[in-house]
Amino acid sequence: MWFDWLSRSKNQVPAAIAQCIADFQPTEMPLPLTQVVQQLEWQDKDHRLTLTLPFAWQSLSAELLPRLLQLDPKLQLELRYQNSLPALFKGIKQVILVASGKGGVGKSTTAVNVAVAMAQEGAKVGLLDADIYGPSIPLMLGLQGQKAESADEKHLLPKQAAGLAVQSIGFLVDPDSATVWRGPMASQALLQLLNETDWGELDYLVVDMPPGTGDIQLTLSQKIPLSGAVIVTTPQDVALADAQKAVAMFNSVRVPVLGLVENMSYYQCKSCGAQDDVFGSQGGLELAQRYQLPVLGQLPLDTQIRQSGDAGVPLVQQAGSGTENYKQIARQLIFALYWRSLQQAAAPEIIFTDD
Ligand SMILES: Nc1ncnc2c1ncn2[C@@H]1O[C@H](COP(=O)(O)OP(=O)(O)OP(=O)(O)O)[C@@H](O)[C@H]1O
Repeated sequence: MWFDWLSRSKNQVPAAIAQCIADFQPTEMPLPLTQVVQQLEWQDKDHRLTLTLPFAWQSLSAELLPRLLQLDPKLQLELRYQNSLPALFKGIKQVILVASGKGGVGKSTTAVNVAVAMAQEGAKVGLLDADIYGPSIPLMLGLQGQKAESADEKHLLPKQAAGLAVQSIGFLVDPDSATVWRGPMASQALLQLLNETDWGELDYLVVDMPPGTGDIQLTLSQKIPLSGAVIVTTPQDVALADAQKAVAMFNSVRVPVLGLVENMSYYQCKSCGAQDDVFGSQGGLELAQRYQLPVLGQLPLDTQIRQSGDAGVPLVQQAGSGTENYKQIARQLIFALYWRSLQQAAAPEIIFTDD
């Protein structure tokens, strides 16, 4: 392993620095760094260390650089990424659904903030608002009232906001008329929106799904090439029962559930710090345990989260302690998607013959 690791190094990396990287286990990442880094490059002249990674992961610098600076105070760390995964369709490499069994649990809020946090890691990220019965992404990204545009009368241009390429059913139809669409019509409109948007090259497309487990969810899960789904729930029993249905639905159509986000998990009193489990406690954890799913995060019931959504500036773009939760969820998702892509690459190919 050690020899394999050094063979990826261009120019001789000083031994102490190579050892420090080899010993380093980043938080949240299930693999050691030596199994992730594709190439190391060392430039003696300006003490520059360049690591090439298979996915965007700029926040690694905050964890790794302080250790390296102890060995060489002049060291400069550069992180590059080279995502060599093939595109799933068009120029999009990974498609992730954000779903919930029940409405109003904070699915869109989670989708927006996690997508922005992924873009902050340096990835190219798109966000598709497929929540046909209540498209809220335009409001949450300050794009309310904007209409769909096309450069060639054939393809739709995504809007750019918060570092994301954004498309929403809300740019095409009056939100009031969308609510009366029936299942097949709604599914068709969403597939068209996905296919006819000129997304460009994307590492990740995050899809904010409509709530529930009906026709639309089933059709989209079957017709979009998917990398996985994230289920958002609140901890009370009614929401959990619906979240369980969503997990079962994705299992039945063989869409991997990448994890669960428990939203509005607790309320923390600003003056005394006491924690109140407004909607019950541990429900999301128990559901995750039952289905052996990771809990990607537990988010508090927080006025700032609601205010930032209403103001059209996602919380992760603002400074403050609340943003770290979303950043952690984004990193765990990026790692889980990479891990799955490794497993898929290693899985034996099954070839059917006529014999
Ligand atoms: N953790 C939170 N703390 C406080 N408010 C929140 C939190 N998460 C979401 N909200 C607020 O709750 C409301 C519903 O959130 P959101 O629209 O994200 O839910 P949803 O599950 O996507 O709903 P829908 O079923 O309409 O698609 C919004 O006003 C949002 O700002």
